[in-house]
Amino acid sequence: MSRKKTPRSKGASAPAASAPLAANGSRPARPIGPPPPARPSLGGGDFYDVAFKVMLVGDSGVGKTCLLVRFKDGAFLAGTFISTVGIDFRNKVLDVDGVKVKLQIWDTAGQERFRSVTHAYYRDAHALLLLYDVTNKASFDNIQVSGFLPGGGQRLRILGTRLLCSTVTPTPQGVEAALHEGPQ
Ligand SMILES: Nc1nc2c(ncn2[C@@H]2O[C@H](COP(=O)(O)OP(=O)(O)OP(=O)(O)O)[C@@H](O)[C@H]2O)c(=O)[nH]1
Repeated sequence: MSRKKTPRSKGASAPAASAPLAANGSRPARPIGPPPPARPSLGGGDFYDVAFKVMLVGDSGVGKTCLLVRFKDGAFLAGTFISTVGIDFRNKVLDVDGVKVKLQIWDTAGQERFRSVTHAYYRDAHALLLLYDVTNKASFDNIQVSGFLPGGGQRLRILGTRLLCSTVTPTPQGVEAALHEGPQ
């Protein structure tokens, strides 16, 4: 298990009140125009303008670690399945319309015995990606959307993995219906 400190002053949510006071005591007006030059993080050496914390959640074996490694490094972890112990994260900086967006993506262990540990990390997340394996109905049934809404206002997205292993390709409408009725 590893946890590193997020440099709060680098994030999008840095409060305006932290801006330095001018000589007359007033706060400087917010500059208008293109975003300021990217700022370095204290930890990872990445440069970014805004930062978001994203959690990958789902049953053990649905493919959370594979999705993260694929997104971060472009590689697929085939072969031996090594279950995540506790929680870990990786950073990736994307260029979105000229703005450097840093995603801090947390890979949680899907095994039940780590549930209490991983839940503690949800609170300050901006988004939760709830993964299920389209070839494993139980992994869908185990998604507990209501359990992730403690009033934190996080974005929730449900993602199906192993689409190429399925004989049925889920459609957005199908997923919507399944959310109410459960997958067929
Ligand atoms: N065919 C196929 N196999 C996949 C896919 N995604 C993951 N796998 C395999 O499924 C197994 C589990 O993947 P992981 O990414 O480690 O699963 P996880 O959700 O992180 O599991 P925990 O760490 O226990 O929570 C590995 O053997 C992967 O190679 C996929 O999209 N297609």
